[in-house]
Amino acid sequence: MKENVLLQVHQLSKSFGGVHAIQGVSFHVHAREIVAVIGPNGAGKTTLFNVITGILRPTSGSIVFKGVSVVGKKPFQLAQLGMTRTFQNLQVFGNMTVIENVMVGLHTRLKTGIFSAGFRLPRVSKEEKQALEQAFACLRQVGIEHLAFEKADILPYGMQRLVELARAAASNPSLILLDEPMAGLNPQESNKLVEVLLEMRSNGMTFLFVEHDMETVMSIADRIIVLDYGKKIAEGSPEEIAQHPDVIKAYLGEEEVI
Ligand SMILES: Nc1ncnc2c1ncn2[C@@H]1O[C@H](COP(=O)(O)OP(=O)(O)OP(=O)(O)O)[C@@H](O)[C@H]1O
Repeated sequence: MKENVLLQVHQLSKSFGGVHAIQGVSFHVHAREIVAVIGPNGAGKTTLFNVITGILRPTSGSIVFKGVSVVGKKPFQLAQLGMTRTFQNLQVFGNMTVIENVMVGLHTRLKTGIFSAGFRLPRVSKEEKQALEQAFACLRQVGIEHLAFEKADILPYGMQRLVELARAAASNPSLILLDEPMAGLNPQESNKLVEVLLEMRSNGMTFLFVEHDMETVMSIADRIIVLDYGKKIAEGSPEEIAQHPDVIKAYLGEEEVI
């Protein structure tokens, strides 16, 4: 395995009864890459994510993360190893403040419970103080430090996405998987998120993401993996994928529209 390969997926398959949701999919992700997974509805993208992140067990195949076989590991164990994810639907705790949401993501790094002191700020323990500082650093990374003490559910959708991303970053991951990060965002919000993801990458983060928004995929992915009916039908740079005949046929309705 090449030294900077972070994630190696080999011959991965997952069936639900007679439905072969993913079949013999292999690919890798290098450190500091942004890799997109695309494909028509039902192609197997969500299943692939759920298998990689330990929500589903594969029917066969291997997943190696940082040189460790992770098949059968639970999401919290993967988080401890440095792999975390966001979901298609927002997973923000609306009745909590932004900073509290981010501190939830810190639990894999802390020895004690983060809410034990109930945020009695002047008297918080050293570890809790450090946790607060780390949470602020995560908010700073996504540019919403000024919203730390706002209730999450009063924020616009795009800001809530950033809260989610800050929480993912709080577990100090090496790899973040994003499931349709642009879904529901307006163009300004999408642009902001793209900016944040590129900034995080330039600071060393690696991303694997599923996305329907082709403009985003084409603008930020270093490499694109295309699934169709559970199989990988193509892999390459945005330029290669835009011209790939099988992709155009399967994914774009036989017309070059990228
Ligand atoms: N729990 C399940 N039980 C049975 N079949 C499933 C299950 N989850 C997914 N499938 C099937 O597996 C196939 C792949 O579904 P999946 O949701 O992974 O596709 P997708 O590419 O994420 O689609 P979309 O773009 O619509 O989200 C589909 O045929 C789907 O119906």
